[in-house]
Amino acid sequence: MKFTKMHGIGNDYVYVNCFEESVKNPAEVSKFVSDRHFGIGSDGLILISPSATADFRMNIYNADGSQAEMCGNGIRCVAKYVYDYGLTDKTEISVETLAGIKYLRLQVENGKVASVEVNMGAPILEPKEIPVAVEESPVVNVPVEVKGKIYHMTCVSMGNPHAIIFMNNVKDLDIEASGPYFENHTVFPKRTNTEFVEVLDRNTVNMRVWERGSDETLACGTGACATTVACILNDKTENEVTVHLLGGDLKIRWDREANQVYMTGPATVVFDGEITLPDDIA
Ligand SMILES: N[C@@H](CCC[C@H](N)C(=O)O)C(=O)O
Repeated sequence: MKFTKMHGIGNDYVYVNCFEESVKNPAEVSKFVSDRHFGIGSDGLILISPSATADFRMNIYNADGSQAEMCGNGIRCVAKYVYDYGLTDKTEISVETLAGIKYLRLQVENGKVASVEVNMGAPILEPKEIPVAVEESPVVNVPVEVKGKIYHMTCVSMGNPHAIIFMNNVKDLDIEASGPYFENHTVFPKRTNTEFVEVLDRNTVNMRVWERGSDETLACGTGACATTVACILNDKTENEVTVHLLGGDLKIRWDREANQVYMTGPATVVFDGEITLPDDIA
């Protein structure tokens, strides 16, 4: 299987061009390639395919093989892939995802995509649609008990579920001690991604993320968007926020009038490769 390893501020995936390759068992292939000791090493697998309704289609699988609806860092890398590898010469493209069609603007420097602005669509705040099993709607600053401790969560879906927890210092957070318990809490019927957020000022936050299906990652694009929406709903920031993540920065803007969230950030190719898959998953 030919592949390209790419990352968006350290959130790394193995990308497969399904115009040329076919991946019969993506869940198992994702688990295999994501392994950082016995595989290629990644936060998951992303397939780029033809679409009947948009320019391209993207399917994302987490490192544990589960399929997610959407990936913010991944979709910027898809844009870079299709432009830099000659699948399109357009600088405005649409990409079909399980969270709907997303519209992207590519910023090209010296013939290659340097950064991408993505219209991530409208945030979903209805608890049943996120989904989160609480009565309050929207789910803003709602108490939840995790491992005997009460946290206050704000829940937002960007097509995939996010729970945002505000705290004073994310650098020293022992994320492994609470992340898996949020992820698998019974209040989240489809599990959740959890963002731990420290507000620095009205336009800047620090964020760490425990991702559903991939543990702690260096960045999460949908998570940065959900975090910005949560900051605004809690009146902690203005509508434009720079989100500092372990792997770099994303610029997020919630256009309240149009109710659309925009994300801007880089996309990077690490290397191209070819791997022989074990017979039982090939
Ligand atoms: N890292 C991604 C999100 C990937 C999917 C997520 N783990 C989920 O299961 O919803 C991003 O950049 O958005």
